[in-house]
Parts: sequence; C-alpha cells; structure tokens
Amino acid sequence: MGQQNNVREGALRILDQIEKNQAYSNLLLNSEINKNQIDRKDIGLLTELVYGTLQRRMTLDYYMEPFLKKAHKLEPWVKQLLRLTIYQMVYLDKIPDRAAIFEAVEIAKKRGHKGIASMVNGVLRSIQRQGVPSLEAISDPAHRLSIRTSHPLWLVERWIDQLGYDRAKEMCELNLTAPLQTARINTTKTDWKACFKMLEEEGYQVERSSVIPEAIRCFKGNLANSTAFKKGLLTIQDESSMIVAYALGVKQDEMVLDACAAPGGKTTHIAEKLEQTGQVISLDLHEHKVKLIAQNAKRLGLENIETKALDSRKAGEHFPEECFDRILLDAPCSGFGVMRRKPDMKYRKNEQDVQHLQRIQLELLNSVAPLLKKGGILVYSTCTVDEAENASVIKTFLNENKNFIGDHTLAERLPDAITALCDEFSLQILPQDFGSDGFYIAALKKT
Ligand SMILES: C[S@@+](CC[C@H](N)C(=O)[O-])C[C@H]1O[C@@H](n2cnc3c(N)ncnc32)[C@H](O)[C@@H]1O
Repeated sequence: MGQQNNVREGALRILDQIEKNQAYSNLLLNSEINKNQIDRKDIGLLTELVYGTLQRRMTLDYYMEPFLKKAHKLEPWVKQLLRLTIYQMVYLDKIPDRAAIFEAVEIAKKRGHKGIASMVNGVLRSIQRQGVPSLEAISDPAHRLSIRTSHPLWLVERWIDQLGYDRAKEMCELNLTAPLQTARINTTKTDWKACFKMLEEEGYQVERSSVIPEAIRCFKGNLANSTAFKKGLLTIQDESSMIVAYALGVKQDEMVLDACAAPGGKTTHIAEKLEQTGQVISLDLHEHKVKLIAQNAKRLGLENIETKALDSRKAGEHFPEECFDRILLDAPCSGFGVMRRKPDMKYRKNEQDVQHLQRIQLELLNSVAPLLKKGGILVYSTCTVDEAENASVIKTFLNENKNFIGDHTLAERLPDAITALCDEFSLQILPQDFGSDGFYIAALKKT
C-alpha cells in the first residue's frame, strides 16, 4: 500500500506541476522516476496515472462537477487528487474503488488536513454510490464530443469545420489511445532481418511496418534500451515522420538544407538515404538543441551532417543563393497531430497560437526559398492537422512566390502504402489513417 501511495503521490506531484505550466509531462515523468527512484514495476502505473488523468481531464471535471458544493473552493492539488482518483475508479478495472478512495484520503490527510480528507472522502464515496453523470445529457454534439474525448470546444469545432464531424470524432477518439513505439533501421549499417534477430534475442517483440520499408513496430520492450539502439542501428521515430525523407527524394552527392532540424530525426534519415555521400546542413535555433543532432549523427555513424545553431530566418546571411539541391522545412507548429504523446498541449494551445505560428512558418519558408537551386525540391512539413498551418501556408507561399510550383511527382517517391493519401503535391495524414502521428507534407519545385 505504501509503495502504491508513493506512485500516486508522484503522479499528483507531476499533475500539479503540469497545471502550473512548469514543464512538459514527459520531462516531469522522467525526472520523477529518477529523483524518487520509482520501482521499475511501478513505472507503468505511474505513466498510466499521469497520462490517463491528463488525457481525460475535461471528462473527469464533468464527472466530479455535480458532487462539488458551490462552497468547495478547491485548492489546485485537491482538484488534481480528485481527478486522479476518479480516473482510477472509472477507467482502471484492476484497481478496486475502495483502494483508490482509501489512498486518496490518506494523501489528503498527509498533504492537507482532516477537513480536506473528509471532503475528498465524501465526494468520492458519493461518486462510488451514485455513479458518474451521463454524457448523453449534453445535447450539442460538438460539446458532447469535446467533453467525452476531453478536447477544448474551440478545437473540436475547428476540426469539425475542417474535416467533418465523423473524421474529427475519429481523431479525437484516437488521441486518447497510447501510440505504439516505432523505429527506423539505419540502412547504412544493417538490414531489418539482422536487426530483428538482435532485438528478438533480447526479448523484444517487433514486427516489420506495413507502411515504411525500413520501419519496425515494437509491441514489447522499450527500444531505447536495446543494444541495437546503442550500437546506432536504430532511430526511434514515428512512421509519419519517416515519410518526409521519401518526399524529399534525395540523390547521392546532393547538398541538402534541413532548416529546423533538432533533434535530428529527419536529418539523420536524409543522411542515411544519401548513403554517406553529399551533405546535410542542419540548423536549429539553440545550441543545446543542435548538440542533440550531432549526438544522434555520431551514434548512427553518419559523417555527412554538419550542424549549426542559427535562426533560419537569417539563413540568407550565411549561405549563398541557390546553393542547395533540396531543402526541408519541418516547421515549428501547434503539434495537433501528436496530442496522444503530449496530452498537456490540448489545454495549452489557443487559436491565437495558430495564427502566430502561421506567420513564423511563412517567414521561414520565404527565408529559405532563395537558397534552393532552380529545379530543386523544397519540402514543407508539420506534425499538425490544422489547415491554417498547412494547406493555407502553402497556398499563400505559392501566391507570393511565382518561381515555385507544386511538385506533382511527389506520389512517385512515396512508399506504396502512402500514395493513396497524396493529393496533387501534398498529403495530410490523420492519426486514424494508419495509427501514426497526424502529419502534413507538401513538395514544391523551384522553376
Ligand atoms: C518540428 S521540430 C523539428 C523536428 C526535427 N525536424 C526532427 O525530425 O527531429 C521544429 C524545430 O524548429 C526549431 N525552430 C523554431 N524556430 C526556428 C527558427 N526560427 N530557426 C531555426 N529553427 C527553429 C525548433 O527549435 C524545433 O527544434
């Protein structure tokens, strides 16, 4: 019981810090595991409690609302404790309600006082007795979808507007599920058969991707701890991200600019596709982020990558015009395509952020465009599903830059399983399409 409480106290600490906007969930989780020496066997429960409670935050608030008296002005940590406990009661079959309630009351006594503990006990026991309120009571479909899948209403309305109700609903539901770990095999060092053998010998359960030839899907074990990873045979990366290097379609000896490159997932993929020839110049804003690219390149044994800390909006001051054969702009974005990995983002972003990002994306595109050789390919990508940051950015860019056209040969470069998603010279992948991240890719050609 004591150890379990430790896990719940840990989860509560993390949720509290996220609420105060102190850091992202994945970073806090790692630091909690290391600092408080969370037992290996409890890491799964801690992760489930933090991500589950965060993912379902709005639903949990809806569930608790009728049980709170107006007079209950909850301290933030008490609200988190109630969310955490209701999450266990509603969504985790393995934990008996009485155990979850008992431990919540113990934490309330320890962190607060008897009065708080008795209120927590009262609210939770009432929920146990009466059950949570029905979501069917919400008559407006968008509002019901928002509460049921815990996405802010503005976002749900935006997605319904852009994608239609059914696709928006599918995406909201998929965002509540845990992603599968996938990785890319370093084809300059190994092939999937040899890599599989190594992984299976260490107890990993892996399968070859049906979408990307050099990708594997992992069902058991964390690939970051594998010998194959340490030896530089693997890069952990989502399958959607892997499509970008295909879209760029590099050929041996080419000069490639990756303008927003850290931590280097796509840079290293491009460098692998260049088969140790040519060069990838990888830029990112901050020195500490650029170091991550260099570290990854070193681990993978790739020598055709050069890194530089630079604001790519100033790239024109550092590189001559028309010096690159291909340019990738994997732009900073709202990240709406990766919400299942970073559930805290759902509640942090707002519509103004989208407008602001759109301006930066266009600035970046306009800054790197002169550096591309005539006939060269510029790929623009984001891990978002929002039209304003995707098709609309490209449309504006093409209107303002008549020396660029959509590259209609994009589909020919993509893996077969992807081509059906390709529309003229771009593709919008939704998480429900094949279980990977939501992603947008457009290929443009300089004339
Ligand atoms: C989507 S991430 C890139 C992910 C990377 N391409 C990969 O595959 O690993 C966007 C990156 O853009 C960087 N960034 C944002 N504004 C930038 C700017 N003005 N110049 C250069 N990099 C920028 C961010 O630091 C962030 O690392």
